Amino acid sequence: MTQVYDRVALIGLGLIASSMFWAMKRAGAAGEVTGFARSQETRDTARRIGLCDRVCDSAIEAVQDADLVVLCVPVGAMGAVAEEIAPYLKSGATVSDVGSVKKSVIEAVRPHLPEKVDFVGAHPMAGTEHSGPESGFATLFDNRWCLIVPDGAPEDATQKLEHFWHALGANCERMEVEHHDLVCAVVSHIPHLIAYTMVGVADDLSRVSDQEVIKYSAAGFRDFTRIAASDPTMWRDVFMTNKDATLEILGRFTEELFALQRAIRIGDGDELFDYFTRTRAIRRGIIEAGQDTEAPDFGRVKVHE
Ligand SMILES: NC(=O)c1ccc[n+]([C@@H]2O[C@H](COP(=O)([O-])OP(=O)(O)OC[C@H]3O[C@@H](n4cnc5c(N)ncnc54)[C@H](O)[C@@H]3O)[C@@H](O)[C@H]2O)c1
Ligand SMILES: O=C(O)C(=O)C[C@]1(C(=O)O)C=C[C@@H](O)C=C1
Repeated sequence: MTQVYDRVALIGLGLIASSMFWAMKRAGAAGEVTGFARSQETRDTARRIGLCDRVCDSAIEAVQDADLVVLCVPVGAMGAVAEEIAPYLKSGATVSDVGSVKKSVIEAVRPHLPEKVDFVGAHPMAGTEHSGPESGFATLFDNRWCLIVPDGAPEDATQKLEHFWHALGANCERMEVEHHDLVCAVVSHIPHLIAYTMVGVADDLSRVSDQEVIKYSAAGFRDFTRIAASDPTMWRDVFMTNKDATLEILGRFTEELFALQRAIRIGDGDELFDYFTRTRAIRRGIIEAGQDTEAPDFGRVKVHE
């Protein structure tokens, strides 16, 4: 048992918060865990399934005396939650988050926090297409990366948060804010947009019926539909708040797509073969690095000229 914080407060009780709670219980990482969710229905569900030691009826009540407060709401809601809880935070507390985007969260949260409260951003690179309090499980973060974005936060608060995520099963890697948002645009945000688009195309195509799509979809398309079933609020907020990086990567993606489209049109099989050979090497590299269920090595991800 590794108790890292005496009291932890989780704000927003969905997939990530519930997984954190079960992982905290497994590791004994926190003394008491309080929780708050906006809707009465979610709070009732949390109470029924024993999610959190104490489910509170307000965020203000949940954060009182907490040593660590983790914002587990969609990225577009982080600023308003921070503003609401700020006056009630314990002096010396750490506020963190699990948002998929960092620059906008830091800009939205930090201005509200009192001087004696540190903000250390975190982003577990683990999830599923499910959401809500009943979707979490203790092993979600095992051997997955948790990206830590201190952005000037004190070293002791940062190390303590890393220790906490280690106890929850994750491996930590520190990252600069803007690099984080670019890397996530490459490995997570644009892949989701592509999946949403492909499933939308299949849905729109009147010459192929929905029944046929469901009946004949094999592994590739099934993976797209899994990803495209992810929470619409969460993903709307990701694209609304990581505009620059996602537009940059989307621009690169459409350039490459047009090049492949041209190769198909002019019958340039060599171009396609070479391209597919290069991309296969990336997949093999991930497997050789023992990371077939994890994200690629973030240090190596960069946008080529
Ligand atoms: N789902 C993933 O794969 C994944 C992975 C890593 C990080 N994240 C990030 O984690 C955060 C939470 O995602 P999730 O998958 O747990 O979502 P979720 O939809 O399962 O849960 C979000 C919870 O926040 C609550 N909520 C929404 N607005 C709120 C508000 N203003 N005040 C209080 N509660 C509010 C919702 O009712 C819900 O209970 C998001 O910022 C997301 O970007 C998600
Ligand atoms: O595994 C999945 O279903 C996920 O979408 C998880 C995933 C990802 O893209 O890898 C989604 C969003 C996050 O911010 C981090 C992880």
